Amino acid sequence: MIETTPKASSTLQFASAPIETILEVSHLRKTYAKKQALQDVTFSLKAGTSFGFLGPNGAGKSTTMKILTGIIKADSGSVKLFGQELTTDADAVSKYIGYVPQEITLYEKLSAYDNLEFFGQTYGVRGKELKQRIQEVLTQTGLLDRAKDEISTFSGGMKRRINIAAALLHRPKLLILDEPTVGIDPQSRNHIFEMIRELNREGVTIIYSTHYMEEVEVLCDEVAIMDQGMIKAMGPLGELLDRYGDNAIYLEVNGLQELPPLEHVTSTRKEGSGWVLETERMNSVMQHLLQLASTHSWDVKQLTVVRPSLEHVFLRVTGTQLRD
Ligand SMILES: Nc1ncnc2c1ncn2[C@@H]1O[C@H](COP(=O)(O)OP(=O)(O)OP(=O)(O)O)[C@@H](O)[C@H]1O
Repeated sequence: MIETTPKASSTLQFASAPIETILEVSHLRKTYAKKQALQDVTFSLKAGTSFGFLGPNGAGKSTTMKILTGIIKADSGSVKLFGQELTTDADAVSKYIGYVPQEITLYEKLSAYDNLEFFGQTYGVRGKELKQRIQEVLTQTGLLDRAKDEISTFSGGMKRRINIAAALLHRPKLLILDEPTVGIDPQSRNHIFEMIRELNREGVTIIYSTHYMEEVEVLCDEVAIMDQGMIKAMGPLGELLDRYGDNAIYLEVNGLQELPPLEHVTSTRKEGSGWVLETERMNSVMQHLLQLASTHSWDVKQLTVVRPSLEHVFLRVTGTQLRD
């Protein structure tokens, strides 16, 4: 769905004229040599959203993000950021974006502080302001006490946190993170989650790419499911669960070897010591099960409604499991 945006102006004004829709992506296509990475990518984002880009390896997430940040160009289609066409106003727009690429890009032989000083300058932050921002982002990442240490002495997770810090120095309005937790320790991962939540609470719009469902579930309020260079489904997490999640019942009965035939149950599978029954007619199946339990004096251990999961949604939408 494309939403209307305020008229583009040469100066971007956030305080006086809040822009509701900050990103409009229309019909992006991209082919590398013979490989079509993006077939047709269209979506829009409102300010303040925490947006999850969920898809398996090779789905086209990084390609989309690199186009949004102006690193590569699409073959066709358009990107409007903060009301400006990316192709004509890349410099004006890039000031408002922080990008954390998939690969860690830091100078191993420089200290954390010196790395941040270097990246801050490339973003146009200088002097006193830069010094202050370095202190602030190091505090946000929980690595202030390691400021003077060489990056080569940092763990993968700590390097990632510094990489994120580098993208925050110029106070971006939109932070784009490309699979920032791949291969890092749980402590750094939790720290990164907390940072992202805090930034989002402060009003920073987040685009977060991942192939971990649980990250989307805990971090994002909107999700796009991407596969084979296309967005297959998109919307608020709750809506996707309602639209594509299967309604299911979990039943566990002591001593019951086989289920009797049940009307309106579309599929049945064994799980643990019980069964998961999928149905579109939750109430009538529940009633039927309660009747059976009473008539046959079942020793029911569990009879519960199973909440639809993002995993189900992914399977329904793409026809495949999301695999590593
Ligand atoms: N520079 C390149 N040259 C050729 N093919 C590429 C290049 N970059 C990406 N591709 C291919 O384009 C497709 C989309 O890749 P992309 O990196 O955008 O996917 P992704 O969803 O980010 O996956 P990953 O999690 O592995 O990064 C893949 O088939 C990939 O092999």
